[in-house]
Amino acid sequence: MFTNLEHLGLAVNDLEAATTLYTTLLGMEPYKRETVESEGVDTVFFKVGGSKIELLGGTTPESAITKFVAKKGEGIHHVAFEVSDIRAEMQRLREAGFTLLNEQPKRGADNKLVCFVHPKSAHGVLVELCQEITSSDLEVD
Ligand SMILES: CC[C@@H](C(=O)O)C(=O)SCCNC(=O)CCNC(=O)[C@H](O)C(C)(C)COP(=O)(O)OP(=O)(O)OC[C@H]1O[C@@H](n2cnc3c(N)ncnc32)[C@H](O)[C@@H]1OP(=O)(O)O
Ligand SMILES: [Co+2]
Repeated sequence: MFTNLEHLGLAVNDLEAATTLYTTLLGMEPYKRETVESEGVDTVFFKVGGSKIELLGGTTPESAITKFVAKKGEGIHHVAFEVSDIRAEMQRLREAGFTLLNEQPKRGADNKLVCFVHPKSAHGVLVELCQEITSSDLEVD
């Protein structure tokens, strides 16, 4: 089940400048910064009500964020939903014909397992599914 709009991922060119600006815009400090090497990103998180803003800066030329900013410019990169059972939702979406970008859930930022749905199968929007990591997920890559 989809339970919440977990975060909006914003791709930015200069993460420090964007963090300063969003701190002013939202009137709050970020609650977390995290590097996710497997995705080639640095992240900065703000909590807004029951949801979050995830600022993303690319750290490698191969990073999805580096490529996105070079091709499309800065802006909304993905929409992330909290789900109660990520494996069940991945199976449901596969059966419904969506193209998933990972076969198994993988580790994202902020203690989540994540999976991405290709923007070509979601009307041009990159969709991320997120589920909180629990002790039973510790063996996941
Ligand atoms: C921090 C961890 C995690 C979290 O916990 O929250 C994250 O959020 S990590 C975020 C970064 N990681 C990812 O985005 C992983 C999933 N993305 C991908 O696998 C790729 O980016 C992609 C979506 C498969 C695209 O890669 P690729 O095919 O190599 O790039 P192209 O530039 O050739 O794009 C092909 C096609 O798709 C369009 N596109 C690309 N990105 C997006 C996007 N974010 N939203 C909408 N459309 C997108 C791109 O414009 C191309 O379209 P055409 O030109 O029409 O072919
Ligand atoms: Co994200």
